[in-house]
Amino acid sequence: MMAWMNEEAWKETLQSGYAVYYSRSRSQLWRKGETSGHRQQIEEIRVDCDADTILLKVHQKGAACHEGFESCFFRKVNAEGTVAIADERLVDPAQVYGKKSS
Ligand SMILES: N=c1c2ncn([C@@H]3O[C@H](COP(=O)(O)OP(=O)(O)OP(=O)(O)O)[C@@H](O)[C@H]3O)c2ncn1[C@@H]1O[C@H](COP(=O)(O)O)[C@@H](O)[C@H]1O
Repeated sequence: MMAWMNEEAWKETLQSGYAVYYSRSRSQLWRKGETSGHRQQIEEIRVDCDADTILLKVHQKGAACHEGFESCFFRKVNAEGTVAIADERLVDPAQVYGKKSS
């Protein structure tokens, strides 16, 4: 998945050992898994060459994606440019999030 952090999210991630993001659409700190239970325990943190992108390697409980897939990158683009689902859905989002799945 790809998500944003602000300074508060970054500090809490380091302090807690679990992934914490900042949701721009919800304008609030986002402790991943707070609703779903699908928390992300940090295993390793890397930063890119110009230190503006962070890669979290995590132990993922359940599914990272709120659509029920292990990863948010569950669609594949083929050579013709069409898009198809390439992975299996692990969980039913309605069961995990109720009506609030987006
Ligand atoms: N759980 C997710 C979730 N998991 C992965 N993602 C991906 O993370 C991206 C960023 O999420 P947001 O929309 O909150 O973040 P944003 O800062 O507004 O960024 P953009 O939407 O502009 O990308 C989304 O585009 C999704 O691809 C999720 N986006 C939203 N949720 C919602 O987050 C809530 C809490 O979920 P849990 O943390 O799993 O309990 C629930 O209401 C979920 O529906």
